[in-house]
Amino acid sequence: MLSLRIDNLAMSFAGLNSPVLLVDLLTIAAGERVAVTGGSGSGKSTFINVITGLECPTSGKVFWSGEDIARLSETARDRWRAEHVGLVMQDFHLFPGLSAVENVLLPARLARVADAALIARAHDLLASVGLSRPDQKIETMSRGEMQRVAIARAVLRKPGVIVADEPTASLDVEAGETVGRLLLDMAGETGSTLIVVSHDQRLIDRLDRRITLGAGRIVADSLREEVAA
Ligand SMILES: Nc1ncnc2c1ncn2[C@@H]1O[C@H](COP(=O)(O)OP(=O)(O)OP(=O)(O)O)[C@@H](O)[C@H]1O
Repeated sequence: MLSLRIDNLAMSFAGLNSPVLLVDLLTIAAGERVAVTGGSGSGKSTFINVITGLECPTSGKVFWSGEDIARLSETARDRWRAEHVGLVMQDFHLFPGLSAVENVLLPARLARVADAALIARAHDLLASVGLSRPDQKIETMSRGEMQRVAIARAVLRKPGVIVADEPTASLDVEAGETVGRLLLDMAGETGSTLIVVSHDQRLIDRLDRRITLGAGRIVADSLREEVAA
């Protein structure tokens, strides 16, 4: 379980007058379940990219349980992410031609950590997300089933944090409901901190805290409102 602390963070791009993300201070406790919302262009994807180390901020610090990932080299950040972050994206990022279980195991195989115990866990996880055919080719699965495979893959190595970017956006209501419930169940099972970018009110309502971005700034934080109340 990992905690997050962001200090004096700015993300700028050449040709733009002001940073697309500017966060003076943000803390997320280990095990907290947080929704990140905001309009189009408010900085949600940039926020996800920076906290997962997919992008390096222009300035500032991103501490995960005390370790500033912004100071790591790109290779070290990639290694850190593979070990500590379970990513669930809107468009799944699964590999056609591979089966469900091969997709779940692929990152672990690339990291050379897929031992017998992890292979057994991959099968158990697919069963627990309600998929009974681990050898089914990914391209033959429904979108809801694909997202369930992506969740199993994200939690395989019991990551300190699960980060999901619009995980229910391309699903119908019923599949979205299932995926939302599974994300919460799995985060509970692995004891992971959970950060979910979403517009899905049903999913947002199930989380502990809501952070709203506007023009790259935090414009509302339900935790601060509670503290202020
Ligand atoms: N590489 C880049 N170069 C220049 N501008 C960028 C770059 N990446 C993002 N931006 C700008 O930063 C702002 C925030 O983008 P971001 O993708 O984080 O928003 P978002 O909230 O995820 O939007 P959406 O919900 O539409 O996906 C936008 O104005 C975008 O144009």
